[in-house]
Amino acid sequence: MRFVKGHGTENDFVIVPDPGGSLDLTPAMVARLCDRRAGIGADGVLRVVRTKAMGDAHAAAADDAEWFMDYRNADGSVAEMCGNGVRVFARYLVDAGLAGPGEWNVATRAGLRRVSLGATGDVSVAMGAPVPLGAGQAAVDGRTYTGVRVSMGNPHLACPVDEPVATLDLTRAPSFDPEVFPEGVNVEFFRAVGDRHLEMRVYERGCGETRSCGTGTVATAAAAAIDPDTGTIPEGVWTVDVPGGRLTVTFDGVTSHLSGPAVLVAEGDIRSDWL
Ligand SMILES: N[C@@H](CCC[C@H](N)C(=O)O)C(=O)O
Repeated sequence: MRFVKGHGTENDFVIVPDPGGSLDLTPAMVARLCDRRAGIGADGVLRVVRTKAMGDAHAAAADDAEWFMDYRNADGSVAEMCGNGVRVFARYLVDAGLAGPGEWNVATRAGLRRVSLGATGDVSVAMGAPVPLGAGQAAVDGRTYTGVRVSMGNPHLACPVDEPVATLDLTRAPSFDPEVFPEGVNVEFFRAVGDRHLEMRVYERGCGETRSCGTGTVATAAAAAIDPDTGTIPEGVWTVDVPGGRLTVTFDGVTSHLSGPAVLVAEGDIRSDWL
């Protein structure tokens, strides 16, 4: 089985081409691929499938998107969306000659996402309008943080902090009320470092701390930007620094755009007798 390894601001993925949808990718296989010592190592797996091969559940999307991003977290769990993943997915399709540079849709479990990219360089994606859902809380290291719950198709809690984010101990999972977050939650911690400029760290559902999270970056910028009087997100461009680099989020009053690097670093064969 072929694979490609890639990352977006060091949020890294094993890309598995499966155009015909014949691969039965089990949670155990995903966890083995993502194992950083015994496997290839990654925050998640991107299975590259033709949308029409995804079956009835995604048949409607096949008219609008040739390719479906089947995203899995490192622990084998399925997630609805991955913002860095969809950018790396698009870079892979262009690199492999399966799509041309330009603008086109990728189908995901959270719906269509429109990517925009050249033959090389950064990749942008229209992420949809963030959906603020009110306040929520998570606890880390005995301290409770209050933030904004935001849906980006997947669940987030974006918490403002006063201290530099580098000082937080994210070696253990934040705790949260499962009645508030029945599907689990990705928890972001952010601090303003300039005008529309944030630093952020994230503890991802199904992965642990990662060096970047695209959906989390947009959720964080939305939490910082939201007008408390109207609950709306004003137009504007935000810079978000994560441990793995820098991402740009643009709110245009209709949708949000996430832009940044998407890099392919290696490719090879996975031994079937191992997997
Ligand atoms: N790193 C991703 C998000 C991946 C999914 C997340 N862990 C979840 O379970 O919702 C991104 O770049 O958005």
